[in-house]
Amino acid sequence: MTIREDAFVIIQESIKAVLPQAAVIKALEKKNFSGDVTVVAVGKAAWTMAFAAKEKLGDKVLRGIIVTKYAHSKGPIEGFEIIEAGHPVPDENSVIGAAKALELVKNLDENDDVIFLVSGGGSAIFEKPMEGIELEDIMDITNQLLSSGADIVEINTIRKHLSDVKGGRFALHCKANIFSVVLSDVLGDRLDSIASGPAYPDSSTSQQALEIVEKYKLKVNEKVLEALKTETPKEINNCETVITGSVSELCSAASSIAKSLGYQPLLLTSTLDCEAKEAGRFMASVGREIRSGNGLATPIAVIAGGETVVHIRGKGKGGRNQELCLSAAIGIEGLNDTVIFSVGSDGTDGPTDAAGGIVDGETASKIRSADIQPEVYLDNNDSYNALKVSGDLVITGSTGTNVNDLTVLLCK
Ligand SMILES: O=C(O)[C@H](O)CO
Repeated sequence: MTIREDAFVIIQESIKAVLPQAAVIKALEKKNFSGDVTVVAVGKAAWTMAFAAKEKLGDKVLRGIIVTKYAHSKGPIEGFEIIEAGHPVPDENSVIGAAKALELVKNLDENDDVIFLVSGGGSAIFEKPMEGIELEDIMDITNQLLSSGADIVEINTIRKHLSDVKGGRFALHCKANIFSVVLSDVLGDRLDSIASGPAYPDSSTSQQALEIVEKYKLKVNEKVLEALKTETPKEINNCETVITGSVSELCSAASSIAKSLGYQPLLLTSTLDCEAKEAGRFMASVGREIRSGNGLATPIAVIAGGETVVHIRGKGKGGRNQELCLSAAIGIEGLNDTVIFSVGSDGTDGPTDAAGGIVDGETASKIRSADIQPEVYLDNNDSYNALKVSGDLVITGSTGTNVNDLTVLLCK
């Protein structure tokens, strides 16, 4: 197999290893639901998680709702209503989805059980603005945050203070017992940040929210400022939470698959969270060291998992994984038998149809031969269009899971 073929096997098989079905079923097996249950599934992996719950509990599922991203539903599931909504910026459907979920649980009491299936993406997909706040306010501040370089904990601190279903508030609307099964796409598995913790006590404070506004010079109106000053719930008594999967599992899967393909796996980190293009430069520099013969012995797979950030300065199209790859392509230009890929496990990287990219020693020169300077495209945050020219986008479609990103350097 070629080194690129190896890379694609690692991508496919690692993502397969973190599909949430088996983990959801295992989590539900540990619970004994005496009566019927209501299922609310929210996030990019909502459909897959709901499907697993239905498979496990069958007719015990009285009713359910799935609120997921556009094009993330894989078809009807008996008893479930499915709403697809905006991501990474919420839209009208995010509000409709949350309203329907609240309607579903409204009349339940402490004798009832709700299974709440939570995955990343939920912050945008599932929304009920706080009283006095308009959806447009949330859309505007989300856009500002997404291009500011703020990390997900900071972004969600703001989101939680403006929403009536985030930061534990969904649980406050529901009087039933909530069993929450959470697929983590947040480094360190911070439960109050994953999908903005709709059913988890919030550890962020108004003070922090105001500091984030200051730090990133966000433009906010009076009403938003007022809402940010209101504290989120710090105690939730009707919810039990379990985590089913995270980026660590994605990295371990990548390690074992790389090993089975003959590479010595080296797991560098599962908490990569720096600027995407710096991560790309770093991975490229490791590749150059290995190729110089002074570094680690080959074949080797250097693995990093996490979620990088991008300070958007340009007007191009891309995502953090593609930006990492374009930067890496410049760094490994001319090297043989060296490949770097970076993909989002959910199959979407930024507002593009790509999961990420895969680059090698020829990528940068292929881009240059189309009269495009990769450095200029990188500065314009236009990694999508540069990698499209070299044929180095990775397109998987929605994968059914969401546990952050996988970056791997392969040297054969
Ligand atoms: O939805 C979100 O907030 C992010 O994906 C993190 O979970």
